[in-house]
Amino acid sequence: MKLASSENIRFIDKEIEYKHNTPSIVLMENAGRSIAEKMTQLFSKQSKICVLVGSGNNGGDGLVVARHLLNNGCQKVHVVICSTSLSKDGQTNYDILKTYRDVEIYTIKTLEKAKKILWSSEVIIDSLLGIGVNKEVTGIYAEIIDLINQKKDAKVISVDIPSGLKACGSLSKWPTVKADHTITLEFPKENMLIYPHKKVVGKLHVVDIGIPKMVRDRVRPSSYQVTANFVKKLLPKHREDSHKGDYGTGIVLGGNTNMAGAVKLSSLAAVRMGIGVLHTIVPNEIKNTVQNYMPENITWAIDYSKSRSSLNDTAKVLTKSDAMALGMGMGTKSNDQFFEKLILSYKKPLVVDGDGLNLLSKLPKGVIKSNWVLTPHPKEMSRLTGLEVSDIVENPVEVCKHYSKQFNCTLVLKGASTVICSPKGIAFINTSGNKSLSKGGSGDVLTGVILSLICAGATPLAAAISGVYIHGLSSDLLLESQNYRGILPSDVANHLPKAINSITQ
Ligand SMILES: NC(=O)C1=CN([C@@H]2O[C@H](COP(=O)(O)OP(=O)(O)OC[C@H]3O[C@@H](n4cnc5c(N)ncnc54)[C@H](OP(=O)(O)O)[C@@H]3O)[C@@H](O)[C@H]2O)[C@H](O)CC1
Ligand SMILES: [K+]
Repeated sequence: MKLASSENIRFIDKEIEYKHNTPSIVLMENAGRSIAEKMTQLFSKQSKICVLVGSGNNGGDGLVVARHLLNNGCQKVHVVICSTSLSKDGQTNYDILKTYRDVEIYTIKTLEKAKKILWSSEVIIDSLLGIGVNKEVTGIYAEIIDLINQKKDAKVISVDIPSGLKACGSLSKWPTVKADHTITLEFPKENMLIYPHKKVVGKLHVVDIGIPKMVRDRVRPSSYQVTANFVKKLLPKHREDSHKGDYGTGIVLGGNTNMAGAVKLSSLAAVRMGIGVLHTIVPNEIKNTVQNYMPENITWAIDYSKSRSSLNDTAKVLTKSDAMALGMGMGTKSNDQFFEKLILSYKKPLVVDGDGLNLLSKLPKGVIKSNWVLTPHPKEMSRLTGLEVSDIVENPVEVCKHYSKQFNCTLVLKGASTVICSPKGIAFINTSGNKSLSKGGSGDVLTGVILSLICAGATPLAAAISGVYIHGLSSDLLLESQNYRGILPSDVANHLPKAINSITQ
């Protein structure tokens, strides 16, 4: 699903106005009416309602909402105009609304009284600022927003976007409405799906405002929401008359003396996702435990400190493989040379995770190839980029877009809302998954999932998008019958076939 930026919305409005000869007030009317209709499902018509109106078209939408709430049978609506001016369409709607009977309108001159009204309201409709917020929120807006956020016993419903939140980009430090519901127009805005911004959106509703399909189709966003339907289309097809060669030969390479678990989990996930043949390459000390973990995988021993002989011993397997997942539990001691030689010589798609990313962060980024998938969490991303972790978690989408282009590869920035970016910087925001994934080992499972999908024929980008979604979905299905605390990464891996079924059947 497309996610819009402010620029995408401005594009739509211009197309409608100039190419389809539609005055802007028509869209405002459609928006206000659709929002009011949705609102009637969210509160009773007897509720004490207060609509807060700002200077732009978001405020204009609020005025249309107030009118349609009255038309729909709400008993009384209080409207507070929090600005000295209104937009052109906002002013027209103000002139219409003031002729209505059951509406009480307050202005800045009567702000103190208006605040009392707000404080006694059961429903607060926030139409102070929309996608046009372009500077720090201060003064009256900040005061009113603080008041809304202090009031815990009212239902707060934001029109289009919680006032103060930007549609895209970094987290703002200024006051922002914390909504219970956000009713957004036509497309969700990028920040609405992603933590930490997501926290202020509440339940998200998307309403239709009558944008023609041909205009919707012309919108070229720089981010998309990952949905089950989309993933279904990306998944490599499996035929009845197939054999193991159709689903590829993959390699999981990593592990260290006391870290056999990571490669076990990646291997388990790769097999559970249907990989044709799996080879696991690990240090000799853990070869037996890895071999004994699963009968389905073929295990090879190496010594990281002897890069030449290790690479020679496994050369045949490496050449035969279709893709490799590298770095899980590998450690970063005495294996720099091995790592560098391996990645320089390996030409097939590579999924780099864990210590592989830490080793990569010491190398020039020119070694990265466009068929690679990097799967960092914010700390690993910080090592790769030199950015502060806080800069990454406060602005994950922009950071991921920027560095996927710079590294020219698929980048999976893991987090509460994982972002996947193509080498061209197009973002795909994942919404599956839950806090049960906040455990050591979850990333290793994800790596195996992505590897398996590449081996079965998905592009590195398609494998990353669908892998992240299915991994999250598997944990969501487990959560239906269990508490998140006890859901293990291995449970998530073992549940992958059910997740695939729920998408494909
Ligand atoms: N296609 C659609 O989706 C439609 C959306 N609609 C609604 O319109 C708004 C966007 O309207 P816009 O007027 O562009 O923007 P805002 O309502 O957000 O307000 C911008 C005005 O507010 C001023 N501003 C910006 N930031 C601040 C701030 N921090 N403090 C105070 N004032 C601020 C800004 O003024 P400047 O002159 O200072 O730049 C603007 O006047 C969208 O969100 C929808 O709700 C349409 O109704 C239908 C089509
Ligand atoms: K708003």
